[in-house]
Amino acid sequence: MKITEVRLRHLNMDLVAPFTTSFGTFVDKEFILVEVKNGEGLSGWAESVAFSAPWYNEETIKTNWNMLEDFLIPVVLDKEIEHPRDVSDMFSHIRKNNMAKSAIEGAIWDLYAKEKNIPLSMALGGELEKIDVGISIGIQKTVPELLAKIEAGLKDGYKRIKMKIQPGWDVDVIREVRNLYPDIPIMADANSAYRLKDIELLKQLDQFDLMMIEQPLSSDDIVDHATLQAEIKTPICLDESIHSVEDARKALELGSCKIINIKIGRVGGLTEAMKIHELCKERNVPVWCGGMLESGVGRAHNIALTTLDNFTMPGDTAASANYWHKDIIQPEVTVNDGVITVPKAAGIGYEVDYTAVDEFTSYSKRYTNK
Ligand SMILES: O=C(O)CCC(=O)c1ccccc1C(=O)O
Ligand SMILES: [Mg+2]
Repeated sequence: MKITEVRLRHLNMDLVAPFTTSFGTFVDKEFILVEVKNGEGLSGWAESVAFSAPWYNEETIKTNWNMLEDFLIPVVLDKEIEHPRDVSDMFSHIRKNNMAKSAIEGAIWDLYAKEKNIPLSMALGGELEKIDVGISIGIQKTVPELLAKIEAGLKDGYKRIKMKIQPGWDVDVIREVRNLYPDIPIMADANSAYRLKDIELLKQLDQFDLMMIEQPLSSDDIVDHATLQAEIKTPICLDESIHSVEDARKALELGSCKIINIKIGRVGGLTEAMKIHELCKERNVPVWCGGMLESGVGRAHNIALTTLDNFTMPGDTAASANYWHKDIIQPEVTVNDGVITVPKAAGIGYEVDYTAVDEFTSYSKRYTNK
């Protein structure tokens, strides 16, 4: 296959409600949408999950645009690409910048699947036709507001409730949730808000029968997480700390976690995400697909990846309407009783709505060699 043109667009979409994590609050979402064209009328799509500021990792919209424009697009434009799984190797001389790499790699996977006229899930070797999803609920101003969100999530049928925690919004809050809902599957995500010195507090979480605690310690740590995991019963799930299959191997060998949250952008693309899935499968370690408040395009990639068989735990890919007044795909992603039916159309399986894309685009640029 050959990419004859790349188009980058900068979009900004308002969230239906603010989303607060231990590192900050989102009221809207700025992101880069990548379109790759093959010169024969087909387009492949993906989005960069980098945020506007380096809160979650070191990447930003601007660093991603720069990496794409100056380094990544020139590597793939007008080159003969035998298979999208080769793209991550083509980028291997460029260090890190995983979200930027993933954005263009994902668009090439979509284009490949469209050229073959098969769903992206099938191109990845995924077989599940329905996937289970949960919902991630941000830090709220008051406990009653949190309880109302949980109630709504349960009513919508989500398969598990994830609540964000941070110092001052943890043990006492989870206790209230547990008292009201003794049996529901719940988990907590700290986004690196604690340190090993907080171990006594973290040990108290064991009493709540959480499915897991996600990324309690530093975003670059796998050593202290191993110490913590040896001291608590609740499984640790790593998110921020895992950037590659090598990181995953090391974390599992150290005992730093028992579950891995796979985010395509964080690990540099679908090919690396599949390698982590495979490693975890060999070692009987469950994985699930994380989310980055994606538009429908990123959501579609997450759905396709989740059809691989070791995604045995519900992911964070909630319905479009959980995030957006209007999404940029048709149809939007819908969830029934906590289940998404995987689309069967070619590529990402949803049509990109150009009118909606235009509405949210603030600037764009075309790249060709002509
Ligand atoms: O619903 C989603 O897309 C995931 C929400 C979420 O938990 C999250 C949102 C923004 C940044 C980081 C995270 C995370 O998983 O840590
Ligand atoms: Mg997380």
